[in-house]
Formats: sequence, C-alpha cells, structure tokens
Amino acid sequence: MKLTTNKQGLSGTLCVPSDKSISHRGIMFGAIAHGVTRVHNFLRGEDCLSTLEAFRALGVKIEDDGEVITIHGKGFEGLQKPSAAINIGNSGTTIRLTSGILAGSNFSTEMYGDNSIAKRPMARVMNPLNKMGAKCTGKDGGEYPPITITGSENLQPIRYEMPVASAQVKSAILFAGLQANGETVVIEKEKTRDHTEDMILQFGGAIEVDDKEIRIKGPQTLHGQTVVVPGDISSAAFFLVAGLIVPNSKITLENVGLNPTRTGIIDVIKEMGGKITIEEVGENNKSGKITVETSNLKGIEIKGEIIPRLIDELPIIALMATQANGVTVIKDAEELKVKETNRIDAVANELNRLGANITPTDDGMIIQGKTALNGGVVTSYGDHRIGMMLQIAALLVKEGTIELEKAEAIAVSYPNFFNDLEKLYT
Ligand SMILES: O=C(O)C1=C[C@@H](OP(=O)(O)O)[C@@H](O)[C@H](O)C1
Ligand SMILES: C=C(OP(=O)(O)O)C(=O)O
Repeated sequence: MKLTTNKQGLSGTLCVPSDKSISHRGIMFGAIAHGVTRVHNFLRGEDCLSTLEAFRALGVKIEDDGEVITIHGKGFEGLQKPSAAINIGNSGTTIRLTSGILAGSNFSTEMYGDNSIAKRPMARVMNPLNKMGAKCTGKDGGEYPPITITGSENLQPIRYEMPVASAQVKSAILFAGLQANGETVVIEKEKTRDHTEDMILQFGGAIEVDDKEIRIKGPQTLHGQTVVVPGDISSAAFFLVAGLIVPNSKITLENVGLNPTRTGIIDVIKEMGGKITIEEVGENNKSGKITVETSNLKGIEIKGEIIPRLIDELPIIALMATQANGVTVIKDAEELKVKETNRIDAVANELNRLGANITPTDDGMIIQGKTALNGGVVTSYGDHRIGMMLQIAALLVKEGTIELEKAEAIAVSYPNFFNDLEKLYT
C-alpha cells in the first residue's frame, strides 16, 4: 500500500489499543481458573483472537458479545483434547504460553502457525517442560513448529536458570509450575514483563518474587476474575516517537499501561532529551496519560537490563535514533533475531533503503543520527512492528512516495493503526 508521507505536524489525543500481553493472559487465566472470568477492553488483534480460538478448541466456553469476553473456566482439568491441530497464526505468545498450560494435560495437542511461526525457536520452552515430565516435540524431532505437547498428570517441580531473558518462557514454566507437585523456582537472566506473576495473584494464586528469583508451589486452584486490560505501551510507542520526530507535533496518548517492566522506552526518550510528560491516572499508578512534543534528541547507548523492558519497541526506537544528534548504539538485543522476522536485519535493510545509515551487529545496531529519509519500496516482512515503524518513517519523507509491501501484518496487534494516525493530521 501507498503510505502517507511528508507530514509537518501531528496533533491530538489518542486512546491506544489494549495491551496484547494482558489480553492473551486474560483468556488463558480465564480458561484455567474455576468460574466466570470477564475480560473488558480485550484487544481484537489477530494474535489475541488466535488465543481465544485456541482455548475454544480446547473445550472452553468463551462468549464474545462484542464488548466483554466471558470465559467459563473449569480449571486445568476442564481442558479437553482438541479435535484437530490448533492454528495459532502468527503468535509466539500463544504457542509458548499454551505449551506450559498443556504440560499438565492428559492428552496430546499439536499446534502450528504461519510461515513466521515455523521459524521461531521452541526448545526454550520445550526443554524446561520436558524436564518437568511433559513430552514436547517439534517438526521432524527438531525445535520448530508444528509442535506436539503431550502432557503429564504427574508434573515435577524444577529449579530452572533461564538461558534467555524471556517472559514467554518464564510464563510457560509458571503455568506448568501451577500444576506440578511441589515448588518450582525460576531464575531470570534479566527481569522481564511480569504480567503472569501479577495475574496469578489476581486470580487468587500464590507466588513469591524476589527480584529475578520466582517461586511457585503447585498444585494450585485459581478463581475467575474481572480483568480490565489497559492500553499497550508497545502500540503507543509508534505515536510517542512520531510526536517526538515529526516537526511541529504534540500528541497525547491516554490510558497507556505503565507497568515498570514495560516502560524502558520512556527511560530512553528521557535520556535522549525528548519532551515527555506523564500523568499517572490509573489504579495503582499502572496506567496514565503521556504527552510528547517535537524535540531535539541526542544519540545514546541502549544495553543490558533495559533491553527486555523495551524489546518490542526497538524497531521504532531505531527510527527515532536516525533523527537524533550523534550516534545511537543498541547492544544485548540478539533476541530481536528470533521475533516475527529478524528485526535487526529488517530495520537496517528497510531504513537504509530509504537513506538511513544503520549498521547491523550481532546483538543490535549502530545508528547514525540526523539522516534524511527518501521515498522507495519497503516491506514489513509480514512483521506488524516493522510495518508500523515504516509508516512513521514515511511521515518524514519530503520527496517521493513510499510503497509498503505486506502492510496487512499490522492487524496482528493494531488493527486501527492507520485510522488512529489519520486522527492526528492537522
Ligand atoms: O510474554 C509476552 O507477552 C511477550 C514477551 C516478549 O517475548 P519474549 O518472551 O520471547 O521475549 C515479547 O516480545 C512479546 O511481544 C510478548
Ligand atoms: C514478538 C511479538 O509477539 P509474539 O512473540 O507473541 O509473536 C511482538 O508482538 O512483537
């Protein structure tokens, strides 16, 4: 599709879409709890709809009246063998977290997805789940989907030092730990998003978190709850950066989730000298209103423990860095290579095609600042976050047009992205 270019000024207020991570988990916790769970503000993006359909296929009654999702959970033991292999589409979160839930089942489930999922590594979840007693195998005995999870009703607890910083792996082990006989201990490599831990408590479970060490005793019974999903800071990120780099702009984003394990991008914007104000308005200071305006930014180094707190925002942060004064270096982000596409290569290839100067490295990128962007033909590689980043890049292109291939991928996490952008044209 042809992208909007050459914008001089974006202004207005947007309510960003609901959080993808919490929407997935709302369905999952509702399915494994006993009783009724209601999820308000569920994200109707393709990934979360894949989770909804996966749990219907596992025999859970889930109603959608167009507003609220109502899940009639009957506990882990209420899950039933699906009549066919489950298609989880493009969603890494669905396949990995559901593996942990199915680890304690008394049946086998096959899960598969699209061409991108077929290349995403699964050993990271299969290894710990196999250690606990499940039997997980990938295609041709390898680690890639389709995967088959054969559960065990006699799961054993483990002490597991995670080799990667991943909330999906941690969550899969915690879901299995809820079903195991005894105490499972997970030690994180770096602290990652903690929505699963929060929701275990919200659903009446018990879990102890001491920095990177998490302890969970099984078996536990959870109880249905009401979940109100806040806005997704990972979706807000595209408009936060647009407001900072498009000349003469001022944008306010409402109801943005501000869980501290997700707010690395705010720290980066502040360190780069961006004009950003945050009014915390939600319950427990966990969501708020953020305003950004066009700013003179400076290049910085982004590495270490902050990386998992902004992992999905790195493509749009890289674009921001192309407009800053000086060089920005991103390190310790090798996980970007195993997302929907290799996001290090995708960002460097596509932005360089438009005139940026980005050197991909083994664990990140080196980004030269103050580069002018020109028109051209680019692709999202079927990756929603690359697609949205390229539309924000297009706003800076003064001459020529930009054609984006595979733009439809954006519906994975932000179906109304282009409509929301249009609301900001002055
Ligand atoms: O737990 C989650 O909801 C997610 C965890 C992250 O993945 P990893 O755990 O693979 O880092 C993130 O990239 C993904 O978009 C959502
Ligand atoms: C990596 C992502 O999601 P998932 O792992 O669920 O496919 C993402 O949304 O950027």
